[in-house]
Amino acid sequence: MRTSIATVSLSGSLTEKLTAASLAGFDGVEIFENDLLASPLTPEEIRARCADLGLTIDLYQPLRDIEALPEDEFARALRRARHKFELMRRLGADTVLVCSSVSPYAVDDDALAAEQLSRLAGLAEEHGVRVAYEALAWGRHVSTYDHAWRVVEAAGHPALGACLDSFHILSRGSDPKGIEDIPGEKIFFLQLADAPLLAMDVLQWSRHYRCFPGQGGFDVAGLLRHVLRAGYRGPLSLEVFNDVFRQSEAGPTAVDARRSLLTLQETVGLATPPASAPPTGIAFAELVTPDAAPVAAVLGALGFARTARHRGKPVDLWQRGEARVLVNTGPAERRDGTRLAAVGLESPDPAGAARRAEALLAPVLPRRRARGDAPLEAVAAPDGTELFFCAPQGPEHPEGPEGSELPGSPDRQADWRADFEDTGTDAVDAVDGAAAWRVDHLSLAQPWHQFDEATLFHRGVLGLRPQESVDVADPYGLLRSRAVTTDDGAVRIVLTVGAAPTDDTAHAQHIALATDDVVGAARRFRAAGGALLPIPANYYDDLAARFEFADGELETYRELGILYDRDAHGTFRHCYTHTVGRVFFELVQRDGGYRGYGAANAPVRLAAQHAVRGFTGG
Ligand SMILES: O=C(O)c1ccc(O)c(O)c1
Ligand SMILES: [Mg+2]
Repeated sequence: MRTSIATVSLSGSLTEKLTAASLAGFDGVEIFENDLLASPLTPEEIRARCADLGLTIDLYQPLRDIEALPEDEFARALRRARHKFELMRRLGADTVLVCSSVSPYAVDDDALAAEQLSRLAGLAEEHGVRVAYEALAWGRHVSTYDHAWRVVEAAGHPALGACLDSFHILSRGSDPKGIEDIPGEKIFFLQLADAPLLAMDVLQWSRHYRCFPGQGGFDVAGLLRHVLRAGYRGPLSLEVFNDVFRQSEAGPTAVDARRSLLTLQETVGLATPPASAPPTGIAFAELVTPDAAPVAAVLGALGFARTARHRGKPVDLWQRGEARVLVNTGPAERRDGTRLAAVGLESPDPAGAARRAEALLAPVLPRRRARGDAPLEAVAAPDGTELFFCAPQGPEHPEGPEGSELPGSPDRQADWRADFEDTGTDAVDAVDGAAAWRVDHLSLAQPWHQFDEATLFHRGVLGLRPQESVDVADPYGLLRSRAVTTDDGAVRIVLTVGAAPTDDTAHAQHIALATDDVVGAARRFRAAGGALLPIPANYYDDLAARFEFADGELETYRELGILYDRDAHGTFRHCYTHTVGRVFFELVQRDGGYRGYGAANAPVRLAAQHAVRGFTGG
């Protein structure tokens, strides 16, 4: 089916919006009247621009306050409409949206509304235009889709049909099943939008908080299924009023929008991007840094060993158990401070995962391998983090996947470890018997305007499942955080965002390392010269009030700065290193199937990081 986007969903001038929509691969646009009024282009020029960009103008919108009016008011409305129909002829647009009246003059009289809409449709027909009537959720007398349809049906005019908008339908709690009672050819247009589930005035909710399907809490796919069953075959069009998107660059927003629509189309069986199983583990986290020494010092104190070096590039592999950190001092990266730049995701099908990502509009990255090396598939996440799809490593695949010794074998493709040469230093797991180390989770700070986009990306492209979004108080702001995970917890990525573009805390990233002995690990880290984030005594007084501990347990936590949490499944103990550049490490111990990330402790941790020099990122 054709895809379309309302210009109101994108920022910028009309031409910027059209260009962004075209580049993202949309087939058409809804032109929002204000965008046209503010454009220096004539309607003919807009029409030509759209044609050049391969876009049809699927809808002109909106006409307002037309129906159920006293006759003199209606005559004025018709006069306005005639102007707009002439404009639409110049634009080459054949469908106009009329939203249900909010006029104080409108009367509660469906027969009058039907009669006037029928007259409007007659005038439209003379201009080759069709009228799509939409119930605004806050319409004065018509506020539900089924009511709007009754009026359209009563009018009985061939140039009058219904426009369905998922926001208005789902925000009112209407049952979308009734859509199937509308003949498909009388559904003239379909607008799709999602929204977070908020208890607020529906007009404010609609005008400020809509988001792309899959980013909010509505069952947009369920609604779409009803619309398809009704026989609708027109465009799938996104109409999203959103304060954040208004301030973001149109290009990336349009890509986010198309990805949303592709994912939605896949859900309802209208599109079949290449399928791929979710990742099965974290192969590595890669830090880029201008100076390896401070990173090496922390990793060394954490008990990591530098086990291998890249054959062609200044990249070291540090390893402890199943936790692998690459430290890259490549010249291209020298300008930035230390940051978490790439993640290796173990995938049962690396090439398939990359093809799916590409089909869902993730930028494919230039291959970074030296000549002669097998290619490694990589794409960029919305925040620029490079995601590598890697064949599983580990005890059961010591040399990479089967067949990896055959040169040029496709199975060798994603064997990233083959590019590394052993240093002769073994990982130190055996030394203290703590081989259970692995990456528990990665925390990736998102640009403040890309939070919903990032969630959708990780869900749609990688097949990770978004968990509840949590708000965390920071002394100088508010962080929002949302984990995206595999069901078994083998991959956990925590997406965080600050409240504002200037929020410093939003820039910190961290690698959380799971161990089965956090107390021992913390002690050894400290003995090796590492500094652990000190936590205020008040925190431990509160812990004592909330939980019962064995003798001396709390004192140990207090001494080491270990934080504690408990959920219905188990317990969580965690502590933090100082920060290098933008990156710090967390040591965590999950027991009994604890599912969270210690969110209850995050405000204390953030305040402590602010309070102690050297613990905040720079
Ligand atoms: O908020 C509005 O006014 C408005 C206008 C046109 C629409 O299609 C809509 O859903 C809302
Ligand atoms: Mg609408």
